[in-house]
Amino acid sequence: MSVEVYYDDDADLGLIQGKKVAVIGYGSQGHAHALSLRDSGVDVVIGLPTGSKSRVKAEEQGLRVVTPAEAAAEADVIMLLAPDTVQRTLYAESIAPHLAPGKALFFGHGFNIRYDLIKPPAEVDVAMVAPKGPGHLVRRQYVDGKGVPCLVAVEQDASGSAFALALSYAKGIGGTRAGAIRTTFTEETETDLFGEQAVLCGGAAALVQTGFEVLTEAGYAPEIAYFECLHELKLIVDLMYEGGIARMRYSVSDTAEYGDLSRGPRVVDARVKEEMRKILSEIQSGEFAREWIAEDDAGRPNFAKWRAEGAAHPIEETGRKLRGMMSWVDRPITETA
Ligand SMILES: NC(=O)C1=CN([C@@H]2O[C@H](COP(=O)(O)OP(=O)(O)OC[C@H]3O[C@@H](n4cnc5c(N)ncnc54)[C@H](OP(=O)(O)O)[C@@H]3O)[C@@H](O)[C@H]2O)C=CC1
Ligand SMILES: CC[C@](O)(C(C)=O)C(=O)O
Ligand SMILES: [Mg+2]
Ligand SMILES: [Mg+2]
Repeated sequence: MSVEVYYDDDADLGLIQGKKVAVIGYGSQGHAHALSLRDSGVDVVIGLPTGSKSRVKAEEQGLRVVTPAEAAAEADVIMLLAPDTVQRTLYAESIAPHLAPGKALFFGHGFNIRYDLIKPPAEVDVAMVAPKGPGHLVRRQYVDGKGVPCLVAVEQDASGSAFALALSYAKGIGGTRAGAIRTTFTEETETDLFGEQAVLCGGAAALVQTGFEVLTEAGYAPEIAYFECLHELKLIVDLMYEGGIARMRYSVSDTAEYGDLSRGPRVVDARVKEEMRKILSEIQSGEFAREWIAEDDAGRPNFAKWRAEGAAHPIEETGRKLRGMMSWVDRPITETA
């Protein structure tokens, strides 16, 4: 492998067990990190604003909750798991005043460091432990004795042991059970943004919606279109997940495979690839980050409009009805733990 991968035997859990960890934020990632660290024998405190909706949940799950400033003041390791857009203000107001030599500032995604929105002082360690999966899966895997692979990176090594500490943290959330890959803040941030925009979230959602539109506009039943363009996608992705695209092609019929090989490249053609390159260059230049921060500062007008349009797409109503027939997949959108 061209990357360095670290497993449980390479990580010393004792390092993070010897520190007090403040997990700032208790959402998708925050709850998974905090509960798993606690179950790994780490002293954890949660930092949330007094009015935060997440406070009750963290307290119900047996964790001590204080304000972000109080948590930062008492902790040795401060893990920022508040939304990326909130982090720069949160850092300036509540974290920076409590940083001191010997402390470490950790991130679950490199956005704020990569785009210079947070500039920590030179005497603290700055590292990242970024699970490559949603927080609820991170927690579920940990509870099952497994783990989600994660990326580990060091931006600033003031102590000389920042990487070992980050690896120890990764072990505490189950990451080294599956494997922790060493990377940089730049590589993690740029590839994460590209993946979610062009392929995983943006690309996949647009592909599914467009396929559904083509079938229903041609007069086919929305229910049938839903099965063909959304429901079965999971079955196909599961096969890719288990054994790559080759495994999926082995498992589907020859008719499907011939259609895939001959038609797929017409859907995702040279123009789409060129657009993906453009998206990557907007990420690399910082154009996307500037646009997103400005959108957030302006109260997210486009975000709200596009989110509402997506929620009103006919595929959602069809899906709600059909999932009502499938007890095993009917999960509320906002399910958290
Ligand atoms: N979602 C994921 O699975 C992944 C996320 N990441 C990264 O992890 C980080 C966290 O993302 P995610 O878990 O999705 O976030 P969520 O939106 O799920 O949760 C954010 C949490 O932060 C809290 N919060 C909001 N404002 C503040 C504040 N000012 N101070 C302290 N806490 C605050 C929220 O509380 P409230 O309830 O009050 O809103 C909530 O508990 C981001 O850097 C993200 O890029 C990385 C990999 C995957
Ligand atoms: C794919 C989306 C993600 O990057 C993730 C779960 O890894 C995110 O930012 O939520
Ligand atoms: Mg990601
Ligand atoms: Mg992401």
